[in-house]
Amino acid sequence: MSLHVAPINGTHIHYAQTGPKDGPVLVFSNSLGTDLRIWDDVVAGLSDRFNIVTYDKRGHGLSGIGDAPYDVSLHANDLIGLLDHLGLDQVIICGLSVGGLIAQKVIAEQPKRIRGLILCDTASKLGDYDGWNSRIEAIKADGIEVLGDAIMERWLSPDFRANRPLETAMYRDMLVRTTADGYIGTCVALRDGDLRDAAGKISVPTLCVCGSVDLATPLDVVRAMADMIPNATFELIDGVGHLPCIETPEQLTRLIDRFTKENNLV
Ligand SMILES: O=C(O)CC1=CCC(=O)O1
Repeated sequence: MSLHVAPINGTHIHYAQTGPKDGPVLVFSNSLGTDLRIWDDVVAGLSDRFNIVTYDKRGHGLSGIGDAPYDVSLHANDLIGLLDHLGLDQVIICGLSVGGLIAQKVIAEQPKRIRGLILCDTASKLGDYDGWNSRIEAIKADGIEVLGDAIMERWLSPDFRANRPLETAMYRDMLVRTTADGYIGTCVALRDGDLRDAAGKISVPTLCVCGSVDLATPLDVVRAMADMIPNATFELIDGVGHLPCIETPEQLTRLIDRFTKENNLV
């Protein structure tokens, strides 16, 4: 995959596209503090049949920061702008954590454009106001670095951290190299974002996935979201934390494969 960039809503959005251009479109939207590389192993398992788009939301990876802080609408409008830029009309979105919130906002704004949703380790409202404010204040005072170890405990299972220390260090670097403005900007979007009223209106096939040891969006939170969405199924991935695309990409790939086949999306 080579580097691509698009001018979107006053900043630049870095994206990658792979797979057959006439295949069903599958777009991946990232979690807080990560960039598009977290999807690499999932993309490798699906790119023979899907036209796949990954991107860095503003303030993350190689995308511009723009005017921070953000709200969920702006992140969703960036994704809509990227789809417009690429001329993609009918898409499936797989959103992880805040990426799942963004996906829910996109379908609320443009329901006819979305064929299916995969909502991975996410909710319609993530965390609480005071929790996000504490994180924002800690980063303003001391930088993201001070939270690096604590956030790895939220992202990755104890097994992964014990058995794959080098990769854990690498993902920690991905996190702490995120700009403070971009990271805090998205924390504000998470703090203020609430799509619980919209969940009941989602009418496309939806797969909700959660790692069984996810500390950031625990399984009861993800299951509660699934219960609010009329056409949703819920799948638990055993022994995995907040980022199944990193810990067990083959299992997530299998779930996406089965879901898209069973719902005639591929
Ligand atoms: O950093 C975390 O706590 C995990 C997380 C919450 C929202 C998101 O996108 O990632």
